[in-house]
Amino acid sequence: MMTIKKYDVGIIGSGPAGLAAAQDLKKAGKSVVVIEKYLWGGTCPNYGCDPKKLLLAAVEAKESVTFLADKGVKGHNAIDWSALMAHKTQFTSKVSESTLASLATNEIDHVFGQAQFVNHNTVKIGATDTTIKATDWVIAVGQRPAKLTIPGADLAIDSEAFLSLATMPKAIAIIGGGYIAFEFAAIAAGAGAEVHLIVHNQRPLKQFNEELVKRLVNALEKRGVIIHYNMQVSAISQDNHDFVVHSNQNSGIKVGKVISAVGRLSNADTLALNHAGVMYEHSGVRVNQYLRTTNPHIYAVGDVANSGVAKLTPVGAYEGRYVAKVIVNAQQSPINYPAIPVVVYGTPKLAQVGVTLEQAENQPNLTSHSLDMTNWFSYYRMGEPVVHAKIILDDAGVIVGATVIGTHADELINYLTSAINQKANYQDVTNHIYAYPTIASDLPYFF
Ligand SMILES: Cc1cc2nc3c(=O)[nH]c(=O)nc-3n(C[C@H](O)[C@H](O)[C@H](O)COP(=O)(O)OP(=O)(O)OC[C@H]3O[C@@H](n4cnc5c(N)ncnc54)[C@H](O)[C@@H]3O)c2cc1C
Ligand SMILES: NC(=O)c1ccc[n+]([C@@H]2O[C@H](COP(=O)([O-])OP(=O)(O)OC[C@H]3O[C@@H](n4cnc5c(N)ncnc54)[C@H](O)[C@@H]3O)[C@@H](O)[C@H]2O)c1
Repeated sequence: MMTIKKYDVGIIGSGPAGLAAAQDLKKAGKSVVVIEKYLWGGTCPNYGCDPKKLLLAAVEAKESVTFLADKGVKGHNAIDWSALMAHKTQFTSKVSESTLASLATNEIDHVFGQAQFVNHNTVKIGATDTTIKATDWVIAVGQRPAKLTIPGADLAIDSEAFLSLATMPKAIAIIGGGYIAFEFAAIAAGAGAEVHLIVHNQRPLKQFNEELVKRLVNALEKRGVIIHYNMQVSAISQDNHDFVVHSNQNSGIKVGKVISAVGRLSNADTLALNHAGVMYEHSGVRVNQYLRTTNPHIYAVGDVANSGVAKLTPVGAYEGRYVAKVIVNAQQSPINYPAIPVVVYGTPKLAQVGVTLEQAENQPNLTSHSLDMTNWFSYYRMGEPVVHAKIILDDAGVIVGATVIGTHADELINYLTSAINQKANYQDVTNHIYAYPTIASDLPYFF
């Protein structure tokens, strides 16, 4: 028998973007249903940001001991990968359950299964007879890993599988030169693997400042990561329990695992959007400045939306909250994004916000200065070998952009992001009392 349910708003996808919209729409008095086909909570807490940073914690703990090895800390330290993985799984295994509990507490309905549009306001759930009608829909279905199109591509594992590896092989190859490739290289090298990072051009992390990327590359090379530039992978083959990466450069790299980290693809093509009059392209669902799709009652948020900004958890949540306001008519202005900080969680971390150095070069009212902070007290005391910042100021002394490398670059970039959003200059920053000595109490020295 066919079940038809009706709601004010239906949300497809239970990641950070969909959940943020759901919570705010419910608070505004709407009846809401969230549909999820896989793990409740989406990519970030189950097989993205959170497990990745959890694994990194052990690598960083090991590193900080190494930094102080001849400065008062004695003893051997090593990573027990299976214990670390158990710690990770203990966290991730509870995410779906706690997400569902939070939906129940907030009286938001949920339906498990793959959603597909059957017409402009109706969605069918997988192979079931459940059909959901809603006045408005929010598409928040995210992205999936892109696949290589070479012979043996299926022998490579994706980011989700890497984050659940039962054992860390002696040697691994990571194909890609972006966020995931660098972050996983740091984790695997820290856990003791010989890492081959295979970059198909000569400019990895191309959205980041080239000089600071070189410092990150040098730091990884010092930890034993082997970076192969301009290497075009032509095939992957299996050799007993090992895999061989074939390319234009050598007779093959033999490793225990090959990880593909060559970008992510929009899930827009999985929703039968043609039945609902919603257009999409390769980079996601087409949206206007209100995140409305080509169907005025259907919105798209988060990674799946072709909104032209970085595809990150806090950006998706921001878009989800914005769309909730648009749907309840509490927002009449186009979406306006604050400064968006981006971080590569490597060893060290590389972070960037606001105007880039490359953009500043063509603007005569902007100046930049470069600060080697290795000997600043905050970092000297921890023995950190690579800490550097580049700060961009306008002619009124207001900070407009920053790039930072260091173990605490992720925290520091948030302070600098606040300064940018507040249009703060030297006086504004020195007018605060910061606990000393801390990363924040260094801020006045950035001007
Ligand atoms: C390895 C990795 C590390 C990352 N690290 C960071 C980081 O450190 N910081 C950061 O900000 N971002 C990071 N990201 C990106 C971040 O995870 C995403 O930007 C974020 O999860 C996007 O949220 P979303 O809600 O748009 O999509 P998602 O979190 O991907 O959620 C979409 C949900 O929709 C579901 N779905 C898809 N199709 C359907 C359907 N037809 N019916 C029902 N449900 C469906 C999916 O199963 C999924 O649960 C990382 C990503 C990866 C892969
Ligand atoms: N710290 C973070 O915030 C974080 C971490 C991980 C992922 N993410 C999100 O997930 C997205 C995906 O991450 P990603 O690292 O997979 O993508 P990415 O877009 O950052 O990098 C993909 C890399 O793969 C390379 N590449 C593309 N095709 C290739 C091919 N055929 N052979 C070899 N190399 C190829 C590209 O040149 C690029 O260097 C990011 O863009 C970001 O939105 C964010």
